[in-house]
Amino acid sequence: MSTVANTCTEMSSMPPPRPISARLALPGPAKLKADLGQESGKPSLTIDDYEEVIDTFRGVRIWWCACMRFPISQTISFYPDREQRKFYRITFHKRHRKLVEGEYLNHILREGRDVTVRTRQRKLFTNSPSSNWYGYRRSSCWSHVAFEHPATFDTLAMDPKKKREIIDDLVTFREGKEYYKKIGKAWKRGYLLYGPPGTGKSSMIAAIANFLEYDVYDLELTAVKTNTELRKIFIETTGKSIIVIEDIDCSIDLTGKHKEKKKDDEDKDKKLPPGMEEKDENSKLTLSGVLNFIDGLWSACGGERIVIFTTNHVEKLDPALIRRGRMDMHIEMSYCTFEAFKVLAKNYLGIVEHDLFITIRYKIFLVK
Ligand SMILES: Nc1ncnc2c1ncn2[C@@H]1O[C@H](COP(=O)(O)OP(=O)(O)OP(=O)(O)O)[C@@H](O)[C@H]1O
Repeated sequence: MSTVANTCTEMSSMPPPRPISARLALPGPAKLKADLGQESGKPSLTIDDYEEVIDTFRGVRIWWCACMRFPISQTISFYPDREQRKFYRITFHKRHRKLVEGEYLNHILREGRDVTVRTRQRKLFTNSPSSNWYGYRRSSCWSHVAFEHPATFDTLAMDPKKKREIIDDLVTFREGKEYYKKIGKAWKRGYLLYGPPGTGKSSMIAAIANFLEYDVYDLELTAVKTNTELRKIFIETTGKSIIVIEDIDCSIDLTGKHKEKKKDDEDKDKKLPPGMEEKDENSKLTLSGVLNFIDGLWSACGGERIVIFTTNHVEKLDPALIRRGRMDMHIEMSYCTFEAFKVLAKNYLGIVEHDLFITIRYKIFLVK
């Protein structure tokens, strides 16, 4: 090792190296630490303090060591842990400096972020009424529980062609960072799920969340009183998330009626002193507030957001709310087809083929 350790770099803010893969080697009987990430059931392995592992990148060997530094202090602290400075020391041959400082460190940061996403416990958030936002412990407008819905695209009963289209669309979205940047649009996509009650809209949302490994923010619009509150709620969401408004037609008057309502408001605004109109608009929740929430400036903060509306009555919604570009894909969740029936038979009964399928196909689904 002494012949190789010509260059030494210390990094205090690096993520831990990737979990042990085939390319990482432990010299001698090095110790690893297995942790359950915060609120996560998935264990992750890290190197123990002062232990060493060797990584190989493009044929170059890199030694990693987890180190700790204590500040020289004359005072006695109640919180000694907070004053320790943990960092990773990496060692490599100096002729590889350019490769390590450029490509390798970027690769480690990228992989570190991916591992964090893969191993974290995903969450289901719900918004609390604004009256609860500021207690004696200043709290967020969202509270959460672990998201553990078992639905996947495999268990979702729907026309396989339609299912494929949705999956392809999600994959294109997930890999579209550069594309959205190029065209100058926020990295987000809207889906409208509509159809009769009990046809799988909530199951579809869970399947999308599980497929993309995103968190879910279940936005209860009836608990939001004003456009300003909606903005605050939205700003507190994170990237890689799905923001869901279920039964949007029941949540707020966002139907075609808003035009009459708007006219009433215009009449009312006429009576307001100059400068007060905007204030008045922000003191209630309006269709334009929701439209701003979907495609306003703040929708660009952070990346990768999906907005999903569900409704049983698509015809009641204002066309402005669901026009393409806002709700990019309109997905009808309708009554069971024969293909969807086969998925349910497989899920519930484990039956893939059966003699009765022909009769069922003919008598129930009226397909010859
Ligand atoms: N297409 C489907 N694929 C798989 N399961 C389904 C499907 N449709 C309904 N189900 C099952 O029926 C139940 C109700 O489905 P779900 O809650 O997803 O429907 P929904 O359209 O969201 O209903 P609502 O409009 O009443 O909220 C769930 O237990 C779900 O597993």
